[in-house]
Amino acid sequence: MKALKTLNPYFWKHRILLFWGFLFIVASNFFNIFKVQFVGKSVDEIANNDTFGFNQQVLIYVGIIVGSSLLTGFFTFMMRQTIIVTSRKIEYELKNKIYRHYQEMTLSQYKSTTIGDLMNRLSEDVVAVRMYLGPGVMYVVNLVVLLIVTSIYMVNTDAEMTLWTLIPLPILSFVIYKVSSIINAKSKIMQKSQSAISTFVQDSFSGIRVVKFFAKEKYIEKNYGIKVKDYQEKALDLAKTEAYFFTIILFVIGILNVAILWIGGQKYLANEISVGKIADFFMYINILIWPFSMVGWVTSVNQRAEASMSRINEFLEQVPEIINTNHSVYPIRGEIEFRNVSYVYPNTGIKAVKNLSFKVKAGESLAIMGKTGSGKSTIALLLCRMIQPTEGVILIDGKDLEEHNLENYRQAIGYIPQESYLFSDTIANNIGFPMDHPTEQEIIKYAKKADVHKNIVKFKEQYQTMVGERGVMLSGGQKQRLCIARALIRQPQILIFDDSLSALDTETEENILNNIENDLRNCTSIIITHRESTAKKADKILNLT
Ligand SMILES: Nc1ncnc2c1ncn2[C@@H]1O[C@H](COP(=O)(O)OP(=O)(O)OP(=O)(O)O)[C@@H](O)[C@H]1O
Repeated sequence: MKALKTLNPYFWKHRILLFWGFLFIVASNFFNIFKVQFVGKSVDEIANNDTFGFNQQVLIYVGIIVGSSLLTGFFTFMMRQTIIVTSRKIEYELKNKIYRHYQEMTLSQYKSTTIGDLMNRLSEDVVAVRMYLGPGVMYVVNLVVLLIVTSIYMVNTDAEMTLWTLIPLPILSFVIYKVSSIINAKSKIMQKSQSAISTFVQDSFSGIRVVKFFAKEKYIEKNYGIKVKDYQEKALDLAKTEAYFFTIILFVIGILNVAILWIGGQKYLANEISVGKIADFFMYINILIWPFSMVGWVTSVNQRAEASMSRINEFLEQVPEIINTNHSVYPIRGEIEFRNVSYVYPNTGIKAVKNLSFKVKAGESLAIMGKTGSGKSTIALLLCRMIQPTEGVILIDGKDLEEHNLENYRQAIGYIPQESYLFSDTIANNIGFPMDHPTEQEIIKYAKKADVHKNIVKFKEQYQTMVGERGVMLSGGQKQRLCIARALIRQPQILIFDDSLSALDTETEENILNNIENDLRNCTSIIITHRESTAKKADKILNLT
C-alpha cells in the first residue's frame, strides 16, 4: 500500500471531520449492539410469563430497542456525512491537482499521454481511489469497532457459542475477497470493451462525412455490431460472477443460523442458556455478517485503489519540460531574433528546424514560405515557447525567451492556428475567449476586422449562435475568421498567422489585411503562407528550403 500512503496528507488535512466520523462509527455500533440484549430479555420475559397482554417490562425493553435503533440510524447518517463527505472532498482536490498538472505539461508531453489517458485518470482512477478513501476506510474502521463491541456482548452472553459462530466469518471474508477480485478484473475487461465502443462511435461520428462519401456505412455498422457483441459477452460474464456474491453471503447466513440453532438448542435442553440469549445470537450474527463480507470486498477495492494511485502518482511526478521562473510583469515590444535555432522532435527524431537565424524588428512583418513539412509550424511553436530549441537561442526584445515571464509573454501573442479550433460554445464566447470580460462592442469590432461580422448577423441567434462541436456549424473560412478575431481582440504585440488565411479567397484575405492594417502596424507579425501574393505584402520574406 505504498502508493496509497501519498494520500496521508489529505487525511491529515481533513482530520477533524474524520475524527468526528470515527466517533460516529463507535456511537452507531454501540447503539446497534446495545439494543440486542433487550430483544433476548423481551423474549425471556414473554416466555417466563405465560400471560398474554400488557407487560410493562416488555414495553420498556421495546422503548429501549426503538430508541437505540433511532440513535443507530442517526449516528450512521452522521458517519456517512463525515467520512463519505471527506472522501468526496479529497476526490475534488485530487481531480483538480491532476487537471492542473495536465495544464502545466508541455506540448510534446501531451503527445505521449492521450486524451483517453487523461479521462481515465480523472474518472476511473480517481473513483477507485475514492472508494478506498470513503467506503474502504469506513467499513474497515466500522468492522474493527463492531467486532470489539459485539465480541464483548457475545462473550458475556455465551463464550462457547461466540467461538463457534465467529470462526466461519474470516473464511467468509476471504471467499468474498476472492470473488470481489474476480468481479473487479471482469468489470475492468467490461469497461475496456465499453471504452472501445465509445472511441469507435466518437471516431466514426467525427468522420461521418468521410464514411458517407465512401459509402462505408455498412462496414462501420458491422464493426460496431462486433464491438457491441463483445461488450454483451463481457457484461454477461460479469453478471454471472456477481451473482455468486450474494449467494455466498446468504449461504453462510443460513449455515450460521443452523449452527446457532443446533448448539443453542442443545445448551437450552441442558438448561445452560435461555431462549432469549439464543435470539440474541441470531441478531449478533446478522449484524456481523455484512461487515465481514465487506472486508473481503474492501480488500479488493483497496488493491484496485493502490494500482490507480500509483498510476496517478507516476503522472504527477512527471516534471513539466517548460517551467516559468520569472513572474514580473512588463510590456513586450515584439522584437524577435532566432540565433542558430534547431529543433528535433523527440518522438520521431525529425530535425524540423535546422540552424535557423533571422531577425524581425518590433512592428515589422515577416512572411515565412516553404514546402510542406519544411518546419514553418514548428517555428510558430518555438516562437510561442510551446517547445524549446534543441540548439540555438530565441531572443525576444533582446532577451532569451527562456528568461521571460511565460504567462506575460504569451499574453502578448495572438496566434491563429493552421487548423481552426473552436470551443463548443457561442460565437461571442469563442471570439472573446482570450479576454476575462470582453464587451459586446469589442467582440463586434474585431469580428468586423476579421470580415466575419456580416456572416454572423445572418445567423438567427447572431453572436449567441452555438458553433457546435469544434465549430461544425461553420464553414472552414468562417472558422478561420473567428480565429483571427479571437487573436486580434487581445491587441497582441506579436501576431502569428500559421497558414491561417488559406481557407479564404484572395478578396476576403485582402479585406482582412486592409482592416487590420493599423493593428499590424502596432505589432510584429509573422505570416506563414503558401501564397506569394500574401508574402509580398510583408516587410521581409523568409524562404525555407
Ligand atoms: N508533433 C510532431 N512530432 C513529430 N514530428 C513532427 C511533429 N510535428 C511535425 N513534425 C515533423 O516536423 C516536420 C516539420 O513539420 P511542420 O508542421 O513544422 O511543417 P510545415 O512547414 O508547417 O508543414 P505544412 O506546410 O504542411 O503545414 C515534418 O517533417 C513533420 O513530419
